[in-house]
Amino acid sequence: MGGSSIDDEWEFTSAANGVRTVVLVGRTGNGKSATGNSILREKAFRSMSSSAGVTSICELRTTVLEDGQILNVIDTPGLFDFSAEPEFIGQEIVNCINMAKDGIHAVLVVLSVRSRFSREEEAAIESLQKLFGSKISNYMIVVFTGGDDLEENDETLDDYLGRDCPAPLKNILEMCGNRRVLFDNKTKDKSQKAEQLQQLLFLVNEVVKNNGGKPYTDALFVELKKGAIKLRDQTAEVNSLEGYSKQEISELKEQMQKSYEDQLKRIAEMVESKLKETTFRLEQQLAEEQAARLKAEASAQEAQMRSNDEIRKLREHLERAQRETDALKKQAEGGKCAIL
Ligand SMILES: Nc1nc2c(ncn2[C@@H]2O[C@H](COP(=O)(O)OP(=O)(O)OP(=O)(O)O)[C@@H](O)[C@H]2O)c(=O)[nH]1
Repeated sequence: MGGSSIDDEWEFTSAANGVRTVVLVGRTGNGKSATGNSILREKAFRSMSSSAGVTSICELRTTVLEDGQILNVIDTPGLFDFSAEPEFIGQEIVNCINMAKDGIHAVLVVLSVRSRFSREEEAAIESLQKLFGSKISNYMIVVFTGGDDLEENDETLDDYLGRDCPAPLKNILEMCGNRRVLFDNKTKDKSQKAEQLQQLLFLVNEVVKNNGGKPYTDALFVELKKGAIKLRDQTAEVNSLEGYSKQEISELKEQMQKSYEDQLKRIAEMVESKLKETTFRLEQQLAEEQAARLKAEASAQEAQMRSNDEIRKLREHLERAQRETDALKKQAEGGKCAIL
């Protein structure tokens, strides 16, 4: 390694082999796997309609694009769905980072025009930022799935966003430089398939350019990379040892592997505790917002009941007044008859 730092090595690997890595994130069922398949131009990830998550672990597939660019696509389970266990998520985030050995060139945040952008979804993106730092937004591209649904209603993505864009979604789009693309993962039209993929790859290129070709990395990546490099170097050293029995060499290798796995476990625990902290705060926030909403609903209901009550009283009052007027009229008519 000489005097080179981990960062140098990263830049070297990325620039030297030209491989790019994109990661699909988003709520379960938003169409991450289907979008991954559209990018890979084959059914590599399992994608289907199910209320429970279909993708249970991070998976990586590689494709060679038309221009010869090698692209790694990582599909993830709903890493920031609040229903998942932090232990599992911590482990999967470490797996995902470990798969993206040379860093992440773009994070594809998959949303669906077929379901409303929820508060939970907003919180999930907040939690992604809290875990990876705000600079992750420089790598984010929003992919809206369900292009066919919009087409059916003769709508464009701009129409959809203009008509139905909640403020938090606007903020997210702004935060990631308005990089967004619409995908129809159901289309059989070859030119539509090619065009939407071109649009996405154009945005990925933009992200790479804006970030000076440097993939996203942070302390977690550095730690993992260090561990992997150490294991690789130690393995090479052990392989070149002389005068040791096969048994001794295999024991040494086992020890090294174990210490690498321990390191992975430690990092997973670190992610898990950071995530628990973030999730706890976000859950508290969501619970407070929910309580405030319920309170507002209850007072609106109370006000409605009060006004119903007042209307009823007013109606009774008017009816009573009408009855009294009628009785007076009758009396007056009776009096008139008597006089006549
Ligand atoms: N109509 C339509 N359906 C889509 C589109 N993209 C995905 N779907 C459907 O949405 C459902 C969920 O898609 P997935 O790709 O499995 O979603 P996911 O986000 O990977 O979900 P998990 O793997 O469970 O985390 C499937 O039935 C897909 O066929 C799209 O562009 N249009």
